[in-house]
Amino acid sequence: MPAPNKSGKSSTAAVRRAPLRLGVNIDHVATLRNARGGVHPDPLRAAHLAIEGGADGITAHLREDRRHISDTDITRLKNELTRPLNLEMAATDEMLKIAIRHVPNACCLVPERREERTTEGGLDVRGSVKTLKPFVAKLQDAGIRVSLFIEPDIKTIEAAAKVGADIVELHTGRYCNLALEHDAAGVAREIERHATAARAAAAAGLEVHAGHGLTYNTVKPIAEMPEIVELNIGHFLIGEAIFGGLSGAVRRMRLLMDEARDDVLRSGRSDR
Ligand SMILES: CC(=O)[C@@H](O)[C@H](O)COP(=O)(O)O
Ligand SMILES: NCC(=O)COP(=O)(O)O
Repeated sequence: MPAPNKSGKSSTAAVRRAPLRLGVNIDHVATLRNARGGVHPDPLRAAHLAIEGGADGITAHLREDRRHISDTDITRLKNELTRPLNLEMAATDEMLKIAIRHVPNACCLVPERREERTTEGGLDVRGSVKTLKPFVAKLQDAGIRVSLFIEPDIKTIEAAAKVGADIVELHTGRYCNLALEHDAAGVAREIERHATAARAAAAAGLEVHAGHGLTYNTVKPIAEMPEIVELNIGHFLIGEAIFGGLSGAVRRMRLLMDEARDDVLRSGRSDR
């Protein structure tokens, strides 16, 4: 008897569907909280609501400038979450100490510049192999899985494997920006670039995630890529939560991801 899927209906697809987890990034709940310097809205309450809506994990980015998520948020998330915590951070000694203190399920190393509005590009893995390799090993020695947030680029994937990362997270920002500009040719090019990179990363033995800028309108082509096992989505969901609640927004995103996967199964593309 096929296992029931999220909607409770039995589905053959639910049995054969390649797993696709949803990590909800709660950074911008903290952005709103920090606007008044108080305690409301509480990122931890948002995390619980996201999990109630179907999130498989929570992502939080502890930035060097603490513009949103704080050290206390990380402590509370680690102590109280009922799902894995994915700590996004820069590859610095300060963040290494914090990560080893908390031992999140995973750390995702991201590039950071204080002047940036949000993460602009992927980590320069190729130019940092010598420093990243021992940094990655120290996190792994502490029992933390290590993800590298990268552009969907073959040479960067090769470098990620060289430094011993467990996971690569493909930066979907350029794809999402092109979709916002209704640049159909650019979108098609980016989808192909991500699909090629996902296949190469999986072939290199890396776990493949993707994220940044994903919305209801852009998630499907990425979710259809069977090598991708986790999507990290935040800003859009927190925005949607303002209008209809966070659990509902997460539930809808989860449904779109499952539908995308089922479409792939129905078309037979899942074993490409
Ligand atoms: C790495 C990434 O794409 C996001 O998870 C990151 O957190 C973006 O930074 P802000 O959340 O500060 O926009
Ligand atoms: N790593 C991507 C992430 O966690 C969420 O990015 P966004 O959806 O907030 O742009």
